[in-house]
Amino acid sequence: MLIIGIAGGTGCGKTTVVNQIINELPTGKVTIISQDSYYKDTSHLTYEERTLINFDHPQSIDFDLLAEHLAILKKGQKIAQPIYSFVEHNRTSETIDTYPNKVVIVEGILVLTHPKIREMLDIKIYVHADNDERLIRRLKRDISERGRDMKEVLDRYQNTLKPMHQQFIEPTKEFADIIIPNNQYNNVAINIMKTIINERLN
Ligand SMILES: Nc1ncnc2c1ncn2[C@@H]1O[C@H](COP(=O)(O)OP(=O)(O)O)[C@@H](O)[C@H]1O
Ligand SMILES: Nc1ccn([C@@H]2O[C@H](COP(=O)(O)O)[C@@H](O)[C@H]2O)c(=O)n1
Repeated sequence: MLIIGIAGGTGCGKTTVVNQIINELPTGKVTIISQDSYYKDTSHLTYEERTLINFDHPQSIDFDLLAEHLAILKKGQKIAQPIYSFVEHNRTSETIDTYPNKVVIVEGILVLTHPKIREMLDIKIYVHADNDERLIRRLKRDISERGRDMKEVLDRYQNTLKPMHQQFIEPTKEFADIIIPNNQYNNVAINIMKTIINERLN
């Protein structure tokens, strides 16, 4: 099993890169794990309390469960991947059965911050886009897809996104085997990734 980790700041294009990599493959050929699925269960908090969580700090992620799930997939068994709601700021009560494959991709802002997860990754990728570009993308995406308004995104950017990016995310670039520049769509990098993955699948 080849486990590829894809990190990078919010809005850099991780999800888009993953979709570009797998879009020509038959469905289910590559296992996709999103770090967002592993936000800690915060059902004991009210909605108001959940809005105050720092979602860009490594402590917001249940890395133990993520590591356990990767280990189970490595053993060839399926996992029940949690499903996260950005609108509720919480895990839903649903999970999705996720099956092992020859290639597994784990993507998320913080996946390279955790030593145990890094150890489990065969290829570590960091997707880079400039801060202003990421903020513009995040604003547009969170308003259209995640039920946010401009004030929410900008307040969160100033209070947590920017400082957490500088403290925890950007420094993980040094752990990356490959850095993908993604201010523009980077078809060359996508094709290189596709070649690596196809070699494993064939
Ligand atoms: N290279 C790119 N150029 C322009 N827009 C992009 C690019 N990559 C992604 N986007 C857009 O930016 C937004 C955030 O991308 P996404 O893949 O969700 O980022 P991430 O998963 O890193 O937070 C999406 O609306 C996506 O369509
Ligand atoms: N309830 C939540 C949980 C997380 N976020 C933000 O999501 C970002 C990570 O996801 P990307 O797809 O952008 O990589 C992270 O920056 C969190 O601030 C949120 O807004 N609400």
